Amino acid sequence: MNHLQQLYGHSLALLTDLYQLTMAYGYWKTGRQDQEVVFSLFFRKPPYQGGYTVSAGLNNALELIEQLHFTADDITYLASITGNDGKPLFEKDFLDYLHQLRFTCNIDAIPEGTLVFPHQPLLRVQGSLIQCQLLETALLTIVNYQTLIATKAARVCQAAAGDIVLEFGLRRAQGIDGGISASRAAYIGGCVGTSNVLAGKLYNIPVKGTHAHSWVMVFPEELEAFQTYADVLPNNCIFLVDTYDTLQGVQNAIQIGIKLRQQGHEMAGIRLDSGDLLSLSQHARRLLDQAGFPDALIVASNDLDEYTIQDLKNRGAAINAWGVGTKLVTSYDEPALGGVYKLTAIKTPQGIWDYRIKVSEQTIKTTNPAILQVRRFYNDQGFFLGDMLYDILQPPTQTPVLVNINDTQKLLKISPEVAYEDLLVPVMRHGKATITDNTLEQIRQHLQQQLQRYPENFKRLNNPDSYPVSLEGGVFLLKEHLINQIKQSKTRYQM
Ligand SMILES: Nc1ncnc2c1ncn2[C@@H]1O[C@H](COP(=O)(O)OP(=O)(O)OP(=O)(O)O)[C@@H](O)[C@H]1O
Ligand SMILES: O=P(O)(O)OC[C@H]1O[C@H](OP(=O)(O)OP(=O)(O)O)[C@H](O)[C@@H]1O
Ligand SMILES: O=C(O)c1cccnc1
Repeated sequence: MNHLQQLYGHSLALLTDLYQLTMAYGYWKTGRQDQEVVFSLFFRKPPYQGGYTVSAGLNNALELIEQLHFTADDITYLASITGNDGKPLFEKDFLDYLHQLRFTCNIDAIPEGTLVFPHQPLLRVQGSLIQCQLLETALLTIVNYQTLIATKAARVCQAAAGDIVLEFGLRRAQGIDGGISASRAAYIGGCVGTSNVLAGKLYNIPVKGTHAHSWVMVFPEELEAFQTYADVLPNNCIFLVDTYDTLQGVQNAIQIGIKLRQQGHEMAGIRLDSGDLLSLSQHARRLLDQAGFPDALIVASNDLDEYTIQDLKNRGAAINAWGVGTKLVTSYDEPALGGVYKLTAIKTPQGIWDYRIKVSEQTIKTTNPAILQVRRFYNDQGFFLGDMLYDILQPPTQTPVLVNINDTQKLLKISPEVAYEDLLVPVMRHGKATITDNTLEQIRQHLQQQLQRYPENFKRLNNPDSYPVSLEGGVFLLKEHLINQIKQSKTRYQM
């Protein structure tokens, strides 16, 4: 059972938009439900104007699909929905059909923890029209949010440059699942632990923490608060020192640290949660070092994000661990990833794939047709060179011509000796997940390996260079052809 089902004890088949069900009814009613189709899930713009995006959420999505079915209770609810004439929207035979429905799609996808870029299919779902359509909303809600938060976490960890980053966001998250999914995604992105105990249990994420201001405020004196905490939890002492006077707080922590040491324990550190974190951390470090606590951690928190952390580190802050909450789990500066799910191919009754595009006045919104795979090219040192989208039914030649997606004047010819890898792999067959090597630990490691192979000029947090993503020449021509066909039929209609 996935974590949402565990939390709500409820089928998730209705975790969708009504229009998916009305379209599904339409497909069924007109005999189209079993037509074979391909949908692609992709986004058009990287979050934070950043140079990379980290894919996340796939395994939760697969768990959801494996369990997906409409329970008797769901069907009773659907039977109660009425149209604008007050009559039921769905007929009984359709609801019986939904009750029997089991999901048998095939999915190829880019594994979690991979660096991904605009226009690339993160998931390619192939199966009957009705099933593929019914999956849209749930897939987007899971993948969009976790991809956004994993990306934010990777940026925060990049700024922290090897320091410990802890995710403290649950209390400020957008609701219960916002908090739990964020902890999972933040762990994928590189955080070493979370304060969220339920996420720790569900996903086996290390749980970590200090104490709150309330602990200090309960006692008449800060020293007594620290002493009592040390008596109760001598192996978990990170003292929050800023309730009254931060530097006095550090002195109090040191006093208790000395006593703890006499009893055979070691104070783990202190936490700063307000004031000028630069000067306070430097001052605190001097006091701790002089008192014989060079290994005591200085943890900082207080509305941190990648920019504040980078700034503090550049200016020499003596902070070794960063507690990051609100701005991470709410993705404060960019609250949503605009991932979409579009039909790219439909099989004719003759068994031939008919490729489809959605055109738009905004060129960037015109979709890419075909059954797409992403090929990533590497240079001799194993660094990413660029990515190419190609049609799996028209595989590229040995020397493919690439057309840059953002600038179609930019052509590139790839020679046969360039190393490459195809990113989408089979992750579900006939409704059963087939992906292996996908524990959260493996996903985290995969991301770190990806980041090591991703050149610095694309990776920097501010104004990164744009990583080249291209269409294989054949897909580019197909797209032009389909756009022209649509333009011509529009002109005919206007005449
Ligand atoms: N030296 C520094 N350089 C850059 N940013 C800092 C520095 N010191 C603190 N900050 C950040 O500046 C912001 C300070 O916020 P704010 O003024 O609300 O906090 P405060 O007054 O210190 O504490 P409180 O949260 O109790 O109000 C926080 O986001 C903090 O992380
Ligand atoms: O600032 P964030 O990045 O969101 O990190 C989480 C915040 O939550 C806590 O504050 P809160 O005032 O809620 O409780 P406290 O008494 O423990 O400080 C903690 O002290 C951090 O400041
Ligand atoms: O353990 C902590 O220090 C903590 C936990 C949640 C939020 N802020 C801080």
